[in-house]
Amino acid sequence: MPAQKIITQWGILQPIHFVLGLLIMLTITLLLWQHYGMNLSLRFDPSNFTKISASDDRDTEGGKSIGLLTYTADYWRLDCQLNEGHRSPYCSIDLDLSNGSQGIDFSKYTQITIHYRYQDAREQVNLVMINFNPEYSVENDYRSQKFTEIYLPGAMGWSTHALSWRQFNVASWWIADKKIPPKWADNEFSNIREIRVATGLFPKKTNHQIDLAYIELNGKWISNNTLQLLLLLLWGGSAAFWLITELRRSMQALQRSNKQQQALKNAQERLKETNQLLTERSMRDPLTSAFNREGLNVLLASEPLNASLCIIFIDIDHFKKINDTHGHSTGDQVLCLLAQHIQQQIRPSEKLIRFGGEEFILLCQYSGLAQAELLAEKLRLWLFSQNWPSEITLSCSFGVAERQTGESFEAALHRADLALYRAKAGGRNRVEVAK
Ligand SMILES: Nc1nc2c(ncn2[C@@H]2O[C@H](COP(=O)(O)OP(=O)(O)OP(=O)(O)O)[C@@H](O)[C@H]2O)c(=O)[nH]1
Repeated sequence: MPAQKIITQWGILQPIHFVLGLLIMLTITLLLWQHYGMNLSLRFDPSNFTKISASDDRDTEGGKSIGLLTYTADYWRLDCQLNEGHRSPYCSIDLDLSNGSQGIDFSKYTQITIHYRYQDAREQVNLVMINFNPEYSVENDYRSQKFTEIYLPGAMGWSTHALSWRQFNVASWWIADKKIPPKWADNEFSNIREIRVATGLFPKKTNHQIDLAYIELNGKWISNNTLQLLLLLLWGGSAAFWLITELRRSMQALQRSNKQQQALKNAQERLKETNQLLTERSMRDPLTSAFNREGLNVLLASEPLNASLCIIFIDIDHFKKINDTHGHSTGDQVLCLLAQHIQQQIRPSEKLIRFGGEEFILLCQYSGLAQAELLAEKLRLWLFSQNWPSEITLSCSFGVAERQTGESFEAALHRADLALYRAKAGGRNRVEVAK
């Protein structure tokens, strides 16, 4: 595969893929490391440990047994003569682990291995962990410490036992003697001050010999449970972090999208308004603001065909003379004012259209000419009574027509125009109604 193509394919990977890959690799590495490495060990043998002694049952309860400890480079040897006297005669090898009042925390180790030799297969070796806990132990009272033990078989040759803490039991004599409540009657290895390797219960003979080569503790820096918890936290934490990041990213994207949508909506609104304004302007006469012919067409197009409609044609009398006498701009002013005066007098439903130079049309949705004629008359009087620039006396003539059923607008307009013509011919400043 060409290098370029491989690079392009890597490009589809996102940071989450790399993080996921890293987490998987970290998890596998930790699991393998914990399984094959992370070893924690502590060994007691004649080459590295000297705080060791023999003890026996003398000095307590009339004991007469005699224990003697010697050692070689490879092992410690306990020679023991068990004599009648103590209720349970014994000799032991004692490994003193205390450092001041502090012992060793054995609970971080998962396994204890003992390598020993007992010259008689019928006997048992008693391996005891002695734990100090101020909850039930008192300084200078040796037997107030917790005795947790296991009995191992004697063997003619060397034998090795690898033991877990679950195989140990708290000595029943200790619970009974010290009246220990159940909550303290469980195995405990957090502060071991002494390991004792002793002769077993019910010995069969008098002379015994126990050789102890070593005791070794093994464990892991990180226990299985701790590692599982650690991995759970690592994965859980990463997942939570990823979820929060994704959530925040989605929310930001949503906010951005909302903003863009809002901006688009605003732009659309503005465009619509501009469009409306332009349409409105294109329908209006710039001088008088009345509708123009384009506006008239739009108004008629939106009008139902058979709706009743009256047309009032309005024409200024002798407007040419006003222009000629007072100038074109005064004429413009008059046109403007005229439109304003008419707009003041009509309803919103009545529409004023500048039809040509000084000609205006008023569209009214009346049925019946009488009402339209009334309006035309009212307007005539109103306009005639207004003050005009340059003290002009201004009058208008009106032609009124009602669109008949089936009649076109143009035909009705023509009739209104004829009526207007009659008003002009009849002396101006008057209203004429189309026949
Ligand atoms: N100032 C101005 N004058 C205009 C405008 N449009 C048309 N006119 C003038 O309006 C006048 C119309 O004159 P005529 O058609 O003879 O009508 P009239 O003088 O009003 O006479 P009658 O209608 O018969 O009473 C012309 O002089 C046009 O130049 C405009 O926009 N502004």
